[in-house]
Amino acid sequence: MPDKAVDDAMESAVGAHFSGLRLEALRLPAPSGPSSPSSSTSAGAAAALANGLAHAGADVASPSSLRQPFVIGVSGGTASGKTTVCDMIIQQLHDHRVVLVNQDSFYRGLTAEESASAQDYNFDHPDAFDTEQLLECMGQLKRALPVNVPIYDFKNHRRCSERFRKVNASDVIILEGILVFHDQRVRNLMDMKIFVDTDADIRLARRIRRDTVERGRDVSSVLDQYGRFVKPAFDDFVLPSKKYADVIIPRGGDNHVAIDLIVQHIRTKLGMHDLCKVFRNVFVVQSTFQIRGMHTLIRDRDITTPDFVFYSDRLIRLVVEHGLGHLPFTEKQIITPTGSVYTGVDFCKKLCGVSIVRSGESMENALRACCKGIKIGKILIHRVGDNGQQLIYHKLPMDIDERHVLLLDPVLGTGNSANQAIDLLRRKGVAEERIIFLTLISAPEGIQCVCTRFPKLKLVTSEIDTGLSEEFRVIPGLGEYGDRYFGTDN
Ligand SMILES: Nc1ncnc2c1ncn2[C@@H]1O[C@H](COP(=O)(O)OP(=O)(O)O)[C@@H](O)[C@H]1O
Ligand SMILES: Nc1ccn([C@@H]2O[C@H](COP(=O)(O)O)[C@@H](O)[C@H]2O)c(=O)n1
Ligand SMILES: [Mg+2]
Repeated sequence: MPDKAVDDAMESAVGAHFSGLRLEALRLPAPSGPSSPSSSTSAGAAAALANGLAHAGADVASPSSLRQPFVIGVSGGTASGKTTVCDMIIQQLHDHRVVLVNQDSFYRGLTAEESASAQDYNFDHPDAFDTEQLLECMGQLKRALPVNVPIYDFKNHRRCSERFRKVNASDVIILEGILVFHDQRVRNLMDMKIFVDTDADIRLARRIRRDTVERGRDVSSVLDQYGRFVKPAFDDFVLPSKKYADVIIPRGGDNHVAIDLIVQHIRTKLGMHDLCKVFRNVFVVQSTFQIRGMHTLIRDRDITTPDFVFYSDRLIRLVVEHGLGHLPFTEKQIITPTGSVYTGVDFCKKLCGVSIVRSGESMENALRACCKGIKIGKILIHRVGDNGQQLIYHKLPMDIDERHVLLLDPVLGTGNSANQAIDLLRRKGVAEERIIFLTLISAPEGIQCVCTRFPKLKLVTSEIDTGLSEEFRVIPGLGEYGDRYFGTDN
């Protein structure tokens, strides 16, 4: 493994795994009152982030060392289906790492005087938007900070002064609006530009319907606005910006093929965690909202012990099932009740679990639930004194050298205990490639430590965290796992 690749992956993994969770875990102050996106919330977030990152290591203290999110711009004429297409992309992706920002949110609110003659206001001219604020907001998101995006009311042409939409930093940001390709500074933020190209007659028909149904207009005012402002501005600003597009989607939301292709592309960009690209023996359980939700619960310091145990057990079972999927199999044919032959596989029989005491014992139930009658050994690593010396006690199956071993420890921090345990297994004759190390959360430092030393074992985890604090605690982490699971934390 080239050292440079490891260093790069460690740097980006420690500093830049864009999970909203990291920010949540730093317990951001709640949004406070109407303000621009750079308001107190963001300042608090910045402080919290800097504070949290300082704990995570020198490399991550500077926001500039964070990996940049992938920004997709979506433009097109009014009612071309931009918002619809973005909603479809987000629905299909079904991934919490994607957020949508609408240029509409940055419409300047009209003054009382302007409101009185709103029919004469040109909402399709670039000056109708507060582009500076949009840039500031996007800059914050690119620096992995959450923002409060204004909420715009099309009926009275004003921003809701009381309410904001909180947008968390994410791996993918979709920015949509009629003029998002107009300003070069906004364009420069984008890694991919999509233009939604829908026939003008269809757009006008949709606009009439939408504006009369949703935006409190009558047909005659829509037609008047369209002729005076919307169409001329489309010809002057929107259409000329089409040349910047990387992808043009004819027919908007009706074009399922184009949307599928874009979704595939974003999925590739979201890709794997950087550490999985470097360490081929690391496997992260595919994230879903269920998994994310369970992590949110067990990481919450206020959760009750029964709930902590319940959701931990659910997550552990997923990790165990994933780990079992890495065992070798043999083909097996059976006869079904319909008399048909079904060609399937037979489970690997020679396996055992080994828990690293004490927290690893919390994973035993899930393992037993998945593998009936499985033998489970134990390893206790006891630190003696301050000189780093460690005593190891163990109780392992006699024939462990003939088995595949599922090594259990819910939190991989520095990797020191794991390495001690794996060393012991190796001394007992277990082949490295027969060890599957199962953890709930892992620090990048621990992954590097274990996977560099034992490149042939497999490490399965459900989330990779930001890093280690100065006290070697996983950040954001979930505290003392064993104490929380066994209810001895108070
Ligand atoms: N493919 C489609 N077929 C029918 N109606 C559509 C389609 N795409 C969008 N619409 C409707 O047209 C209107 C404008 O679509 P929207 O996505 O809001 O466009 P934009 O954001 O580009 O202005 C909305 O009322 C929406 O429900
Ligand atoms: N108060 C406002 C603000 C904007 N508009 C129109 O909205 C269009 C942009 O939104 P799309 O979803 O259609 O892209 C733009 O064409 C403005 O004319 C408005 O009517 N009233
Ligand atoms: Mg829209």
